[in-house]
Amino acid sequence: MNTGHITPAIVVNHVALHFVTPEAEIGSEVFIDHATQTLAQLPESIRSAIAQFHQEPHVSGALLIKGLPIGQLPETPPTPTTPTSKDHTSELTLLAVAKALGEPVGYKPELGGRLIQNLVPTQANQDRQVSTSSKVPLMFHIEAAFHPHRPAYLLLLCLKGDANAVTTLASIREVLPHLSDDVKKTLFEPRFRTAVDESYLNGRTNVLGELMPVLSGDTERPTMVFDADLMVGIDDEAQAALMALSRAVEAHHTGVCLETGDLLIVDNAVAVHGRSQYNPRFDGTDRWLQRTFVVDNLQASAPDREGRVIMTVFGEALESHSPRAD
Ligand SMILES: O=C(O)CCC(=O)C(=O)O
Ligand SMILES: [Fe+2]
Repeated sequence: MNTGHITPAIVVNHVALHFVTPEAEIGSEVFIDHATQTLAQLPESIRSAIAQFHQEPHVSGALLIKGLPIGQLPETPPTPTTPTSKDHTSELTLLAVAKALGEPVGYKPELGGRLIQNLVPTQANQDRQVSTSSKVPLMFHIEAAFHPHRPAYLLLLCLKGDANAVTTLASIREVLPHLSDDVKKTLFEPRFRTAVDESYLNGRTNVLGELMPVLSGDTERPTMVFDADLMVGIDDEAQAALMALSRAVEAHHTGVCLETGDLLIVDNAVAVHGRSQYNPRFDGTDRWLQRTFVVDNLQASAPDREGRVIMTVFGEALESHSPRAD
């Protein structure tokens, strides 16, 4: 999609790759070790593009790798957890690239902590702000803004595309020069709070998280934590700065219509992402992505982690001893 804005760096794989998939379970260390070795089968041009992005993210905050192996595909499942008969080529592809960037992890509330998550449109979630929606645009967000162990990278591998579904992206590198000095100054101050994504609450009550800045680090090349749906400024000035950022993101975003074999890597500290609305058919031919999250290292989340699954609980339990009217 040509919006005149900075688009992701793109590399194309032209080599026919045939991965041997291990018998091991997808999240197991045996499978992950196998994925690490599989990386060596990718052409040098692809491996060096990933290594370069890892060292210094592209100004867009995203790298698009085209032409990766995804294996044989059955019908798109009706929900992310419906078992499918697919082979494990795409999982190997995703985890191979994930291991080149850091450590793949799952989050317990996100489909039970699965390392690889199917993203498919569901009938139940058509209108909601969740990855399984379709009839509404998914607002700009970084992944898990409220989470102390939020991912460093988000990887989206397209198994089946939809010509109308555009993954939207906006980089703080492109947006920053369009913000006034006052807005920038405010965004660097801890005057913002982020609510918890619904999918993490499991019946508990939402609470706003700790005070945090939206922008951090180098004033010319900051990192960003932003969620257009879940974040609020704690005073009028902070709220106005957040709105100014939101407008700048809208005005300077680009989009990628993911196609079969495309792997989009998003640096979660540089770019926000979202998705356009589209019309699924719910007939087995719908859009199907697989997603994995990558953290820089496993040490930081150790107290909250079981294996590769980050367990942090959010929200407040509902009062169990509320007075009864009897
Ligand atoms: O469906 C997409 O293109 C993006 C979905 C999304 O925001 C996500 O998976 O985190
Ligand atoms: Fe997302």
